[in-house]
Formats: sequence, structure tokens, C-alpha cells
Amino acid sequence: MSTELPIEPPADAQDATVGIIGMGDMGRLYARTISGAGWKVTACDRPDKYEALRAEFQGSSITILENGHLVSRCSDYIIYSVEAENIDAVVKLYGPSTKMGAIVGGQTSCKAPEIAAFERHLPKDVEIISCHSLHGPKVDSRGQPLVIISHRATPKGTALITRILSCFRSKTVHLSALEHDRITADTQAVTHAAFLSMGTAWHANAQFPWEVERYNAGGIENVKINIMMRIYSNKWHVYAGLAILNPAAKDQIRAYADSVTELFKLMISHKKQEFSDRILAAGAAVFGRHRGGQLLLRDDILDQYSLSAAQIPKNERRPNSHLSLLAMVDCWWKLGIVPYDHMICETPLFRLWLGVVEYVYRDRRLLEECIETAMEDDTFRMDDIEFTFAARGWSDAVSFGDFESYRKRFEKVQTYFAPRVAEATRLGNEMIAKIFEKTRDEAIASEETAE
Ligand SMILES: NC(=O)C1=CN([C@@H]2O[C@H](COP(=O)(O)OP(=O)(O)OC[C@H]3O[C@@H](n4cnc5c(N)ncnc54)[C@H](OP(=O)(O)O)[C@@H]3O)[C@@H](O)[C@H]2O)C=CC1
Ligand SMILES: O=C(O)C(=O)Cc1ccc(O)cc1
Repeated sequence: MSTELPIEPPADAQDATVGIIGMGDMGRLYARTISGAGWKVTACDRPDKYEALRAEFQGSSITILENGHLVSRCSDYIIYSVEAENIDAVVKLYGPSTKMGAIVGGQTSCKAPEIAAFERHLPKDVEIISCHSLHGPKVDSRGQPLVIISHRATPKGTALITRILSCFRSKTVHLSALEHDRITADTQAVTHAAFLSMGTAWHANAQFPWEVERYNAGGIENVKINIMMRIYSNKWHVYAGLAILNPAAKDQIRAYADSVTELFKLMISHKKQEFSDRILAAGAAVFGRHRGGQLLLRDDILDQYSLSAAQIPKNERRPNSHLSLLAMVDCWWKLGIVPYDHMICETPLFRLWLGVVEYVYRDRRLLEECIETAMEDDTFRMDDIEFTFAARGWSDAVSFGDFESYRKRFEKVQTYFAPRVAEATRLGNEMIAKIFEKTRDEAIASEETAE
């Protein structure tokens, strides 16, 4: 495991052609950025989209071809940027056309099936070097992690790919496929499970949380609502793929659902001592080494990003049990995970999630307030019971591995929240841009120092 600065290109690097198979959101980001850095780029989507894609990219320096055979034949680095569920079929189709001696990688969010497909279908002379940008297509890539997986690779091949991808000005992290999947099961799959469950619970209670007085509680609630809306405004297949196909994700999501259920049972049976001991033990295990240092998030920034019309002063806000947060720490504790160790594969959403969890656990008064509310206050009970059902439901959906039922669960909630998606996306983008200003500025400053 290492983090490296970009390596100087080998002498022939400027001649390399990069091929992109799958011109969806991430494929387009890659094609535009890599071409903008001066590399030759060829790209395709499904053959039936050829004419439309060609018209769209007319006059640009990106060459659109009819299919993946043509892209594979003429490219030195081919990136498959298709739905994770389709990776085996697409590599099976185009893999045998790979140019002799080329390097092949993929952008899918889970590497076990991608690497298996490459090993199964690519000619043996082909190197395998995969990648994964840990951010969405609309997020500034500077300073965000970019994982490079040199699975079947020469040092020269790795140097070339590192050089090509350095145009994203991301934080390059070299990992094995296995390390990548174990870490992203936490930073992505479990994080998403928590927010998917919040959305499902609010939908089950027929609530738009920003219209409910008890959710007008500033920073933490704003993050929960904005991220939940952000996830449900995206494509279901991204979340389904990275959870269902990641061998480590099922167990971690199940552990999260178990923590939610067990804590909820302690709450409704008013076992305050047991509940409190468990919360504090989990907090000590997870945050013990991180008591000092700067918090990841600042409350005053988060307060600015609310979907609600009414802003309630801090001293009049109603405390929340924050079952979703308490269960996250309980789950990390049970699994022996220290989330700070996973920051090498952080996404913007994970940083926000860890940020709010940390915010509660490093403020003893706030944590005591959560424990007190969980035990004594019925205001959030109907939310917490629906949240418990939802967490177990999402865990089942992932365990059963059925993409179609995952899609139905997802789209039901997505449709419910659709009317406010545009506004939530705008707010979420502003919130993420503001919070990551510092990360981006640090990345630029360290590049300038290196130059
Ligand atoms: N969106 C995100 O935030 C991120 C996504 N990823 C990963 O990147 C990959 C792509 O995601 P994203 O761009 O968002 O998804 P999209 O659905 O926007 O893009 C995938 C594209 O691949 C196309 N495709 C499918 N089969 C073929 C084929 N046989 N030949 C050529 N093209 C094909 C799809 O067409 P059609 O729609 O017709 O099937 C679609 O246009 C996914 O595996 C995802 O997990 C990684 C990082 C971030
Ligand atoms: O930040 C998140 O978790 C997102 O929702 C965006 C995202 C989705 C899939 C990826 O593989 C990487 C980033």
C-alpha cells in the first residue's frame, strides 16, 4: 500500500492512445480530461449510440468509434467504464480484440468481478492495470483519491498509467484489488446503506424531513438530508453494483443492520446502562486514538445548507437519538474497523459521514444527549423503527444479490423525493465544494511545491 507522486513518463508515453469503452458519466469525464491533457483518445458506447455520440463529439479531439472492438484494436490503454453488472459480458465481447501488448483496466467500483473478467477473457500478453476515481463525475477530481491497481503489470506499464492518470491531479493510491474492495465496502457500500435506509424510512413515514419540525436541527440533519437526496438522485446501478458484487460488502452491511437492530431493541426496552456502556465502549474503540486534532467538519458551514425554509436557533433545536450514527460506530467497533485508516479510499460522502459521526462522538455533551433521547424521548421512535426495518431490508437486498429487486426498492424512494432533487443537488454540490475547498487547495499547493 503506498501513495506516490506522479512518475516521469517513459520516452514513448506521448504516443500512447487511450481507449474508453462506455461513454456514460464517468467515461465522458475520463475521455475529456485525458484528451485535454494531450493524449490521443478513442471512445465508444453501445453501437446503437454511435451516431449520436459522434455528432456530440464532432470537432473535439476525441475520436468516437462504432464499438469496443475498434477501440480495443487501436488503443494502448483501454478503460472499461461500463455498469459493474455488465463487466464480464462486455470484456468477453471486446477483450479478444485487445491490441497486442496493450494495457487494460476498468473504472467499475468493485474490483473482484472486474479482475476476474479480465483474467478470464483477455489475451495473456495484455497487462492489467485498473483504476477507480473515488468521486462522482461532477466533483472536482483534484485532491480526491484515485486508486491504481497494478494486477498483472510491468513497472513500465504502471509508470505509464500513473502518468496518464496524473492529469486528474488526484491523490494516487496504489492498492491490490482485495485491499480496494475491503476498504470501499466500508467507505462506500455501508455508507450508502445508511443513507439509503434513511430515505426508505422517511418515505415509509410519508415525510419530507425538511418539512418536519424535529429535523430542522441544523448541521447534522442537513448532512443527512442532503446526502440522502444526493444518493437517490443518482443511478441505482452504481450503488447496486458496488454493494452486491463486492464480497466484503454483504458482511459489513449485515453487521450495520445488526447494530441498528440491537441498539433499537435496547432503546425500546429502556436498558439505559447497557445501551450507554455499549455506546461509550464503541466510541472509545473507534475514536480513542483520535481525541485530539481538528474535526473533519465545521458546524457553522453545515448550517448554511438546509432544504428547509425555517431555520431554528441552535438553543431551540430538538435533540435526536441519531440511531444511524450510533449504529455506525457500534458496527465499526464490532468489525474492528478504524474508519480513519480507510481515508485513503474516502469519497466526499464518506468524509461527510465520518465528519458528522465524529462531531457527535467528540462532544461528550452531545453524545450524552443522544443516549438520553434514545432512552427517554418518543419523538423519533417512529423514525427509528422504520430506519431499523429499512436497514435490514437493504441488507437483505444486497445479500440476496438480486439487481432487479434492488432497482425497485431504490426507484420507489427515488420517485418519492424526485420533486426536490434539483434543489437538493445544487445545495449538495455547494456543500461538498465548500467542505473540499481546503482539500483541493492543499492538493494544488503541494503540486506547486513539487514543481
Ligand atoms: N457515477 C459515479 O459516481 C461513479 C461510477 N463509477 C463506476 O464507473 C462505471 C460507469 O459508471 P457511470 O459512468 O456512472 O455509469 P453510466 O451508466 O453513466 O455509464 C455506463 C455506460 O456504459 C455503456 N455500456 C454498457 N454496455 C456497453 C457496451 N457493450 N459497449 C459500450 N458501452 C456500453 C452504458 O450504456 P447503457 O446505458 O445503454 O447500458 C452507459 O452509457 C460503473 O461501473 C460505476 O460503478 C466509478 C466512480 C464513480
Ligand atoms: O461518493 C460516493 O460514495 C458517491 O456516491 C459517488 C461515487 C459512486 C461510485 C464510486 O465508485 C465512487 C463515487
